[in-house]
Amino acid sequence: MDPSLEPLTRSLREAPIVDRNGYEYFVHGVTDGILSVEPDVLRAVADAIIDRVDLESVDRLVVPEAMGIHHGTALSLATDIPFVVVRKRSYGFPAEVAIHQETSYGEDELFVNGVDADDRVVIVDDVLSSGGTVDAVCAGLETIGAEIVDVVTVLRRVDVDRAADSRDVTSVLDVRIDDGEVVIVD
Ligand SMILES: O=P(O)(O)OC[C@H]1O[C@H](OP(=O)(O)OP(=O)(O)O)[C@H](O)[C@@H]1O
Ligand SMILES: Nc1ncnc2[nH]cnc12
Repeated sequence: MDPSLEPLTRSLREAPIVDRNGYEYFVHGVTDGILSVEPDVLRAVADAIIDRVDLESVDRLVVPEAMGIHHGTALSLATDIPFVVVRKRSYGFPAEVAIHQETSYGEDELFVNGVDADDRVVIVDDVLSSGGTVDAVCAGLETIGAEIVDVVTVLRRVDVDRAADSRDVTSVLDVRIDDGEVVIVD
């Protein structure tokens, strides 16, 4: 394990777990913006993404609102690659693409703006759970005609079922919840 990820792994093991409609949901700065977002963790996450993903000739990072935003920001500052946020509100622009997001515990409408056909993009989000969010964003980007170079999430849950055709991702850490605690999977 990369020693710079130690503050992330330590704090994940201490993360409180809450119940969201029967779904075990951990609460951590990287995934929720609370209880605190630590600068050393944000930097280590951005560095780990740079190690794992080929960002050469990527035009744009695409980050779903809300919890992709701080990781997209840190990565953008470290790489000078601009980013766009997939918003939960419509702006009514002619080229806007609406997508329907279903997560493990809820659903929403998302709206893609600011991505052009043939843009080479990397999607950045905090966590992969059911894969519903990533799959919806990929579908929206395919409608636009963008090239999805990679999809990266800080955490990938290995204890949640995903559809057989769900897009796999590059992750910084794989995790599961066991006996009320987050466990890091090597
Ligand atoms: O793999 P999935 O089951 O789709 O779950 C992952 C998504 O769930 C969370 O977003 P959510 O829309 O709940 O809210 P937030 O980012 O606004 O907190 C998270 O930020 C991911 O985008
Ligand atoms: N904060 C979180 N904890 C656990 N599972 C999640 N899925 C999406 N967000 C999550």
